[in-house]
Amino acid sequence: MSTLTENKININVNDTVQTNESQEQIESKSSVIYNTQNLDLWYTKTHALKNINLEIRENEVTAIIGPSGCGKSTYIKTLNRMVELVPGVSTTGAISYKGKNILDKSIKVEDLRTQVGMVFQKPNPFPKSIYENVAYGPKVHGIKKKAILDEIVEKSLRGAAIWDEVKDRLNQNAYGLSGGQQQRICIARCLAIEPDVLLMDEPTSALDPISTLKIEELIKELKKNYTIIIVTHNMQQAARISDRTVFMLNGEVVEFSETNQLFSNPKDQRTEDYITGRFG
Ligand SMILES: Nc1ncnc2c1ncn2[C@@H]1O[C@H](COP(=O)(O)OP(=O)(O)OP(=O)(O)O)[C@@H](O)[C@H]1O
Repeated sequence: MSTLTENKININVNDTVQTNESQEQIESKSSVIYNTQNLDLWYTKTHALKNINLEIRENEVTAIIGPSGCGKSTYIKTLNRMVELVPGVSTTGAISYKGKNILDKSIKVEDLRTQVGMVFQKPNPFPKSIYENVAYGPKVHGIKKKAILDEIVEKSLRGAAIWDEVKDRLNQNAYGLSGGQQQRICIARCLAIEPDVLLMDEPTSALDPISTLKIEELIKELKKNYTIIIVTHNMQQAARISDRTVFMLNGEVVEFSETNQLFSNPKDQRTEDYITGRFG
């Protein structure tokens, strides 16, 4: 196995999450929130996910990396059942979330999505004011009192590290903000419904480096209170912000390890080839 210093893509393992705790200490502290077992998914005839088995832990950042078309977005969209919106999708296997199989049709998708928020590649605020964007979810859930909504809006905007930038213009249209600010408004919109999990599908790929850095800092802060699963094409980003990394290829999980381990000492030759830029 070659060393990473020779490689085209130079991942600085010093960028990975540093901790003084041993792996066993970390594992004993955080419990499994999602347990995916023998998951297969087809888009009509395209076999997009193949026998996925993954345990995702609470209050960690889990990054999903892999080349285009390997199934990253499909997998993350199974975790809030958004993938079902595509006609012709079928699945086998199970995804247990807090002990319940969410693929079971008796699970109400609306309930699941109040616990599992999602942020997309392209910031997608509503064409409404900053305030209304964040208050929207709580209003749908029946909160009407202005004082309570005000409190939720402030708390969510603070949580998304954008309060100071927008507090004096809450009634302005969110479209008037920069892309990076819009993405943080979308994160605030998720936080307003008090989820446990944030799914992020390439949340910084449309952003400039400074906005990307702000979102990465935010993710590190948010993991104190949320479980975060992030799809990223940017391996340096996975190395910087995640605790564990999943490497996918052709619909399969090739390797799932602690991030430091995956980037410094990959177990599978295909992982090494990918992280060293030999393909993808
Ligand atoms: N709506 C869809 N209908 C049919 N096939 C789809 C659909 N979405 C994805 N696929 C197929 O499923 C496979 C996995 O796609 P997916 O978008 O999950 O990959 P990805 O790793 O997220 O790719 P990228 O990095 O390019 O976003 C691909 O073969 C893709 O063509």
